[in-house]
Amino acid sequence: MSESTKHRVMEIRAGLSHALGAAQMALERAYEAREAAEARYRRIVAAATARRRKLAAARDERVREIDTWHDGELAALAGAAAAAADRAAPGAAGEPWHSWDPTPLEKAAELRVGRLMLPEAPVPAPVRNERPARPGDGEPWTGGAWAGAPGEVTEAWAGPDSEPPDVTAGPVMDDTPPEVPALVRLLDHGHVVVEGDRRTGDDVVAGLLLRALGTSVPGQVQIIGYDPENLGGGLAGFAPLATAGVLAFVGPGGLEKLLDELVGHVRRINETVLAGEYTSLRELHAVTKRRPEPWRVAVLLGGGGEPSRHERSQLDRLLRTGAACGVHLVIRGIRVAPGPGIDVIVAAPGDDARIGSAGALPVRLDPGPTPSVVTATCRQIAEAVAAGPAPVALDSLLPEAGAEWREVSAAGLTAPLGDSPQGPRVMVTLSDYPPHALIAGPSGTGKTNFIYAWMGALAARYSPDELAFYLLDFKEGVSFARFAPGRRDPSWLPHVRLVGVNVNTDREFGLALLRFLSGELKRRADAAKQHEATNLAELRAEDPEGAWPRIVAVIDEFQVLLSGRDAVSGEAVDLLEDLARRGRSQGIHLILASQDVSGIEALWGRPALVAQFSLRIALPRARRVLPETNGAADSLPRYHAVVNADSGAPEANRVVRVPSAGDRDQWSSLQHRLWRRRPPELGPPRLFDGDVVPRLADSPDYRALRAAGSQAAPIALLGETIDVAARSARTVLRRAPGRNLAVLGTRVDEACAVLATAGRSLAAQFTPEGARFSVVCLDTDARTAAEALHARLPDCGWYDPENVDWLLEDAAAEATAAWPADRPHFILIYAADALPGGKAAGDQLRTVLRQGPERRLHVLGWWRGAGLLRDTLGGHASRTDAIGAWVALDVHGSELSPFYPGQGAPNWYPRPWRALHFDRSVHRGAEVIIPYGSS
Ligand SMILES: Nc1ncnc2c1ncn2[C@@H]1O[C@H](COP(=O)(O)OP(=O)(O)OP(=O)(O)O)[C@@H](O)[C@H]1O
Repeated sequence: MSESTKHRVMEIRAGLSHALGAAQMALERAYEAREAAEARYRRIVAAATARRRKLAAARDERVREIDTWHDGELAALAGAAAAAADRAAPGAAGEPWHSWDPTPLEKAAELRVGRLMLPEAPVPAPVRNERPARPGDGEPWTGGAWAGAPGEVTEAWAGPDSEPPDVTAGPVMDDTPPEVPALVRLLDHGHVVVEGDRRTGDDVVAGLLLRALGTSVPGQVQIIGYDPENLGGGLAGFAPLATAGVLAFVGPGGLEKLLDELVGHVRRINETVLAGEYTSLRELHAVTKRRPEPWRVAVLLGGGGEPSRHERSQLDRLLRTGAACGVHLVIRGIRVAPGPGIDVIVAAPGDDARIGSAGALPVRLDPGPTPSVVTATCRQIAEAVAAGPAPVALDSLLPEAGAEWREVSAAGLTAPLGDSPQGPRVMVTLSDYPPHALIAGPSGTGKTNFIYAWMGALAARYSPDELAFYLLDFKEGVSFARFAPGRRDPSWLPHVRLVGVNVNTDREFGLALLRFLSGELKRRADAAKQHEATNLAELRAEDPEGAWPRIVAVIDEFQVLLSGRDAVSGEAVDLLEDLARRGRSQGIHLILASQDVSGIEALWGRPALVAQFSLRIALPRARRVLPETNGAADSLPRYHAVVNADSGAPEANRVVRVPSAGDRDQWSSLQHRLWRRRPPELGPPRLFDGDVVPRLADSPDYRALRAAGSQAAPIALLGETIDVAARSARTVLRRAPGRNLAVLGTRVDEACAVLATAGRSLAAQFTPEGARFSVVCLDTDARTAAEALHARLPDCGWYDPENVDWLLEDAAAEATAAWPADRPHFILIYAADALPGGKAAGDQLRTVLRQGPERRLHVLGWWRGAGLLRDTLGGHASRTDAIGAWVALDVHGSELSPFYPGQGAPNWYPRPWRALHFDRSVHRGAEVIIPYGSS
């Protein structure tokens, strides 16, 4: 082999070995790389596994958190929904039947029909202090683990714009999630259509009606049933309401008429009640707090065939417009297209029912109320309705506190009397027209209350400078006494100038009031003439400084004054007629009230008098005060009145619901308020109480007596006159023939009271020595009283049957003496008819009676009969002019005619603690007086 060949072989070998070495190295490196790659792969796999585990843990934690949050959120929402439902359906609107009771509410509520079936919430999480985080809240996921340690709630609730509900409070954390009631809106909102299962639907209708009735004031929900299939059987449990007029049924053919009527109501309410001022009764109520119309709920149960076209269109009208006017429909079995304000209930047993307002949420309907609950409630409501509406408070008639006495009475007196059933207040004016009012109502219908309410409304608006009351009550009892100061309450109504109570036997007091008003009328007429004014408004304008309040004279049970056919009623009617005719323009208004004006002959015999009373007020079942053609009073509910300012013309009727003014607390708070505002110079009214015996010490005339000069003619007071002013009856014992006083009758106490009054009042006019008194007691029954008087009189001699002859002898001598009498001598004789001493004594007494007065010797004697006095004076044919004044007690008028010159017998029937006084020197006729009591 050639060297070159060898060399080449060697070169090739060396090349191969080099290549092999390189290949081995490359292989090794490849092995190394593979190992490294495998190691990396293993690391990556391990890392991925770890990350997945971590992620799964984070996810589980987050899911747990979401569950917890969802649970809390659901519970909170359910709680909030339940609370909202409670607010929307409080009391009887939402209470379950087992604990249900009627609870009238302020405003219409939503009514519960069942409960919403909310999605099942997981078992509530344990109580925690923080709010669970919402998913998506907190740190965003960065592709790695959730920020914060796994299992830890890192974030408090941070809702963007709402406060979180407190999940730890209230029912939320209760074990049982709160029940969310399913509610529908009926009253003041809309209509309810019930579809689906029939029996369940019946229960729904019964429940709805009962809840509507139970949440409103009895009578405010009226139900009209149309049940052609069962003829009312579907509403049988509600039957007790029918007796009170709260439930009515229409027959199978009556749907059209019913719908027409309801449409009529809607139209009327829109026109006259809402009258463009309000869009709905709900709004009217919200603004005025009044609900002048009831809710009318028509329950239309199908089965009468498809409604006619007319019925259908009326139905549609009501569905559209009824709710605003309180006309609501509850419909079952009649097809109705859905629309706004119509809540559809698809009735089904179990949890499958639906109500429109709950959307897709299933509803479990409540079972119906038990028949016993329905009947008991309906009975209760019927009784309450029959008993009449609850009284309205007097405050509703009054202006705001602090806004009193702002009105001016120049043109008239205007005040509200209450609300009309349609809503607006009924205002009544006394002015030139109508000037006077006639009120009638059988006993117990609220006539007196009406007068109180009217007086309260007037007194709160007009100050005592603008209005004065004169009040007279002929009823037994003291109903007007509250206006005068009493023992328990010293306040009085500042406008009241006179109160006469218990005057049923003292008709003279009524006459006195009319006479007084007549005098006032004359005074006003004279002033008007002087100022060339034709009515009060003009007089007040011409004489702004003058005191010309409008006068309102109220005479309750005035028929007592006019009923007797005697001089009192004759004069009273004359005065009334004059006052009624002329008082209108002089601001003197008469309010006459009576149980039954139909019996007052004196009134109906004088149509001109009646015509002046153009304001007529009739309480329920009042007769004759409205004309025969006007029967409005017959159907009046309790505590209502018809007010008619046009002499009873039916078109002028206004019905008013009268507030209760009888409540003493309410009245006295008004009276005290006004009393505290009274002008300081305004004193209390004169209170004449026929049941109270007056006291001489209280007599203004007695208190005014002073010891005068010895030449002044002494005045003997005798008793209180029945008069507007508390005057004392008097007789002046001048130095003139006949100036003696005789007290006639058998009643010892009253005779002694008159003599005591005369003696004490005479003594008050003299210094102790200025006059001489002699008390002669000839009747042991009168001894105590005579001794009491004797003890009170200065320089007073005491005589009895033993020594009266001395006195008479002296007195007869004194009466006939020629020397001038230096001081008066008053001889007070108790039982003068029992004078001992026979003819001689009789002659002496006669001498004293006839001649004594001219010599200032006056006899004030008590004879126990008019005939006995006649005997003293000399018998049947004798003259009686020695007795110039007398006071008759239990003596009949006819017996007094000899002492009643020229006028026949006075009209007098004895009555307890009253006397008839006549003084021939001043009186035209006799006057009734009340002896002062012994104090
Ligand atoms: N509007 C009213 N609201 C509440 N209660 C009233 C109302 N009117 C009258 N009453 C009550 O009815 C009863 C009778 O009322 P009131 O005395 O006014 O009747 P009257 O017609 O004057 O009866 P009488 O002539 O027998 O006195 C009283 O207890 C009174 O409180």
